Amino acid sequence: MPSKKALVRRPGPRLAEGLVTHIEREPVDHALAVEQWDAYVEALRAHGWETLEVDPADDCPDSVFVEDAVVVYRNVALITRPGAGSRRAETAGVEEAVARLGCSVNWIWEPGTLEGGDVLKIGDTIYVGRGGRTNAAGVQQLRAVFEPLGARVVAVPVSKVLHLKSAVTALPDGTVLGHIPMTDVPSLFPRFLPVPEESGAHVVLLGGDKLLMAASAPKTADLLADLGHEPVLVDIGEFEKLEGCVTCLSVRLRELYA
Ligand SMILES: NC(=O)NCCC[C@H](N)C(=O)O
Repeated sequence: MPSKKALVRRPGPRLAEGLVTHIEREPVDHALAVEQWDAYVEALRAHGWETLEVDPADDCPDSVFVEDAVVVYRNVALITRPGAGSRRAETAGVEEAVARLGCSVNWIWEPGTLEGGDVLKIGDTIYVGRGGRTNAAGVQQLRAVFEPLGARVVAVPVSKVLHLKSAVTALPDGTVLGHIPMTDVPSLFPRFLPVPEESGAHVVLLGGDKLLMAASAPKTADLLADLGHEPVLVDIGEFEKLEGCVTCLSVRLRELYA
């Protein structure tokens, strides 16, 4: 049976020092962030996900954004080499966690850089954002690891947001959701649904019709509910101040057979 395991990583004490690139820095309320993280993890659990905590990386302010440290396709994990130097030390703990789960492990090597937020998987198509954190060598290395396994890797320019998945994610039927002002080339996606809010472009597929979404995207939640989906809203406001989205707070492992 396909797995429903999700890696998460508890926010560290230096969370408020996390990087901001495309937005103004705002103070982060650490206690509230921890409450929001607990509720996010609970929402995953309530929908049948077994959550596994990666060991903390307390010196790394952005370690809670665990998705950026690894890309998993089938049983193969690709440990990233974040484009942000301050995030490189995050990967060791994530590597241990995926190895413990029985994944075979590959790595992005210098001069490559790649962050998991730049990788959107839709079936066997893997879109990879070439932007501020992922370079051409990172794209080539991702292709070299996953194409022999049957994936088709499609590189997409990203200039307006931090990562590809800050601009677009996908519904269970493969339709890509995006906020047009943040999406460089919407026509690269075969089925594209524009959404009215930037954070409305971020959905985590919980299973069935359920979509985990940020509470900051109520109009998009209404639009998707009207199309027969079931949005489950969580407030991740403290993480949004650090350019985080619902997608980046976990790594969902759907294709591990264990
Ligand atoms: N995949 C993601 O959307 N990650 C968010 C990372 C936010 C963090 N403050 C960063 O700039 O790296």
